[in-house]
Amino acid sequence: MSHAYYAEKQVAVAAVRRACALTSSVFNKLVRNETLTKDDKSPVTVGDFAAQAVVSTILSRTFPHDPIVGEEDASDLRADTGASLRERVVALATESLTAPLQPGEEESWGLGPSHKHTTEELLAAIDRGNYEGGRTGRMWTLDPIDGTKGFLRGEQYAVCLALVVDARVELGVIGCPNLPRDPASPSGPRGAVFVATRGYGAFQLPLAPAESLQPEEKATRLRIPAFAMDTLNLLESVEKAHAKLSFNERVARLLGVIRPPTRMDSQAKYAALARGDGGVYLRMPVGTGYKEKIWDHAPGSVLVEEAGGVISDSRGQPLDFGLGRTLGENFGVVAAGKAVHTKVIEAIQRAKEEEEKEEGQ
Ligand SMILES: Nc1ncnc2c1ncn2[C@@H]1O[C@H](COP(=O)(O)OS(=O)(=O)O)[C@@H](OP(=O)(O)O)[C@H]1O
Ligand SMILES: [Mg+2]
Ligand SMILES: [Mg+2]
Ligand SMILES: [Mg+2]
Repeated sequence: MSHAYYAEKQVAVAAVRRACALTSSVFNKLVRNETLTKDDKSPVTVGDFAAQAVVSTILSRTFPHDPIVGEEDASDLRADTGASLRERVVALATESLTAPLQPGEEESWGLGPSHKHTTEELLAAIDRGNYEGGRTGRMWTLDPIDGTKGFLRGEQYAVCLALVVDARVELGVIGCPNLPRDPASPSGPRGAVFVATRGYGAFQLPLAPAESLQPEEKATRLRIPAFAMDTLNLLESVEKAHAKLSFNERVARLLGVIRPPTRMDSQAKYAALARGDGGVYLRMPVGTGYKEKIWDHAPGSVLVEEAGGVISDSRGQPLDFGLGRTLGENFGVVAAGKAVHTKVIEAIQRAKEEEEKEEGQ
C-alpha cells in the first residue's frame, strides 16, 4: 500500500492505540478506586503526561525530524515537588512502551520488551511537545487526553494526534476508549479509533490492534448523512466555561431544530459528527479571550472534511493551523455536513443580530 502518508498513518494509529490502553488503565487503576480524591488531580495528570511520553517516543523513533506541538510539558515533573508524579509517569509510560508488539507495530519504533527507557528520555519525549508551530514544514500536534473532565467522570475523552504540513492537516487520528462502537447501541461495546488522511476518506477502526490484522479490513468508511431540520441535533461541550451554550440554544431555535443537544466532552464530538450521530458541532467563545488550541481541533477537522463535511469558524472562515499553538483570534468553530453548514452560518449571523438587539434594549 502506498497512499500518501501511509507510513505516518500506521504509526499514528498504533501510537494512539497504545496511549488509549494506557489512559484506560490509569482510569481503572487510579480514578475508579478513588485515588483521585486523595491526591487531587494527579491521576489525570499522570495519564496526560504518560500518554504524551508514549506517543512522542514513538514519533521520535519513526519521524525523528518532525517537531511536535503537544499540550503538556515536563516542567512540573522535573521540579523537586514532582518526584512522586515523575515516578508514576515513568512507570506507566515504560509499561506501555515495553508491552509486547501488536500486529502492524515494529520493534524499531522503540516498542517491545527489549527496549529501555530512562527517566530523562521520557521527560525529554514529553518536552518535544514544546514546538511553537508555524506556517511551514511538517509538524505533529498532540492532545494526550482531550476532555480531561470527561475522563475523570468516566465519560467521553479522546487521545488526539494530527500531522500538519504547511499549515494543512493531512492526517488525523482520534482514539475514543469510551465511545460506543455502534451509535445504534449506546450501551453496547465501547472503544474506537477514527482516522482520516486527506483525500483518502474517514474511517472508524477497532480500538484493539489485534482485531485488525489488516488495518483496512475492519475499517468502516464514514460519511455525514443529509439531515432535515427535524432530525438534526447539536453536538456541544459539557463544560459551560468552554462554550457559550445559551448561544447554541438560540441558533438551534432559529434553525428549527427540535431534538435536544448532545453534550459530550472532547473531540469525540467530531467522531460522532463524522458518523452521523449528531448533525452540527457548534462551539462559540464564552468571551474570556480564550484562544482555541490547534490540538483541540486539528484531528477533528480533517476527520469531518474527509467524511464530506465542512469546518470553519463562526463567520465561515477556514480554521488557520499555521498561526502557532493556537488558532489565534477566536471566533468559534462550526462543523457539519455541507448543506447544514451553510444554514448554521446564516443562523449564527441572525442569532448575533438578535442578541445585539436584546442587549441594546
Ligand atoms: N476557557 C475555555 N474555552 C474553550 N475551551 C477550553 C477552555 N478551557 C479549556 N478548553 C479546552 O476544551 C477542551 C475540552 O474539550 P471540550 O470543551 O470540547 O469538551 S468539554 O468542555 O470538556 O465538555 C480542553 O481540552 P483538554 O485540556 O485536553 O481537556 C481544553 O483545551
Ligand atoms: Mg484538549
Ligand atoms: Mg488534553
Ligand atoms: Mg488540558
